[in-house]
Formats: sequence, structure tokens, C-alpha cells
Amino acid sequence: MLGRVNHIAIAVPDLHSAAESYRSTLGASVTEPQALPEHGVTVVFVTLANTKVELLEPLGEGSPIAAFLAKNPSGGMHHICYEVENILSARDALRAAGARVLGDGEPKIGAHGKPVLFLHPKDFQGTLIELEEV
Ligand SMILES: CC[C@H](C(=O)O)C(=O)SCCNC(=O)CCNC(=O)[C@H](O)C(C)(C)COP(=O)(O)OP(=O)(O)OC[C@H]1O[C@@H](n2cnc3c(N)ncnc32)[C@H](O)[C@@H]1OP(=O)(O)O
Ligand SMILES: [Co+2]
Repeated sequence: MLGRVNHIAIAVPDLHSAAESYRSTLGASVTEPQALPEHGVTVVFVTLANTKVELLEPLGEGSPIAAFLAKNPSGGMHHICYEVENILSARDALRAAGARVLGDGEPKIGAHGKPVLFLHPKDFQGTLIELEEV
């Protein structure tokens, strides 16, 4: 079912300073901020040789990462995104295996313009999993 790791995500309290830290201190290439109001976050991507790091901060009221940041005020590892060939068949197989698919279970379009879904962290070793169809 799982393909490559598409990205590792870090939730941050201040996206600008986190992006600057990756650019200046770590010498990395970082994209410009992308507001995703339908997801309640603003993101940038750190481009690496073998994957990406997504830095994300809350956007608007009711951001799904607000509680996470309240618990982790300096920020922290938030989710891992795996690529899948067919997100609907992956979803159906995961549901059949008893995993909880978050939201209404219908894929939404993510930062890369591809369908994404999220799986409950309590079902996968305390780690929030995002699936992105490629
Ligand atoms: C799609 C656009 C973009 C992209 O890559 O293209 C993104 O990745 S956007 C990313 C932001 N969107 C999401 O994260 C959507 C899915 N997330 C959610 O629906 C919520 O964050 C949820 C349900 C995972 C957690 O929400 P919340 O923290 O408000 O709920 P609880 O406090 O009830 O948490 C339940 C339980 O899970 C623990 N938790 C929460 N977040 C995480 C996490 N990131 N990793 C691991 N564990 C997490 C939380 O501590 C609670 O545990 P407990 O032991 O019960 O206290
Ligand atoms: Co993501």
C-alpha cells in the first residue's frame, strides 16, 4: 500500500521564523508560504534530496493543529505523509482493518494539489499519518 515518504511535517508557532531558520541556519531551500484555509494551516516546504519537510502554522479559528501547539508550544513533529497509488482503495482497506479515517472520510485536495486523507494517531503508534495519492 505505502509508497515513498512524501513529507514529514513539523507544526510551528511562527512559520516565518521557522522557515528562516531552515533557510539561514540550515542552508535549505524553502518554498514561499501557502495559505490553506480549507485545512486551517499555512505551510512551506523544505526541499530535500529524498523527501520534503512541511512546516505548518495555524491559520484562522479552529485550526486542527491548535491543540497540538497548545501542548507543544515550541512546535514539534506533527505527521508523516506517505504516498499511495489509489487513495480510495487504501482508505477502504484501512477501514476494513479497523483504522479510523479522519474527517468525513472523503479525500480533500492538499498542498500539492493531490487528494489526501488522515488516519487517527492513536491507531498508528501515536503518529498522525497523512496519505497523498500520487
Ligand atoms: C492537507 C494539507 C497539508 C498537506 O500536507 O497537504 C497538511 O498536512 S494539513 C495538516 C493539518 N491537518 C490535519 O492535521 C488534519 C488531521 N488532524 C486532525 O484531524 C486533528 O489534528 C486530530 C484529530 C489528529 C487531533 O486533533 P486534536 O489535537 O484537536 O484532538 P485531540 O486533542 O482529541 O487529540 C486526540 C489524541 O491524539 C493526540 N494527537 C493529536 N495530534 C497529534 C499528532 N499530530 N500526533 C500524535 N498524536 C496527536 C492528542 O494528544 C490526543 O491524545 P491523548 O493521549 O488522548 O491526549
Ligand atoms: Co502534510
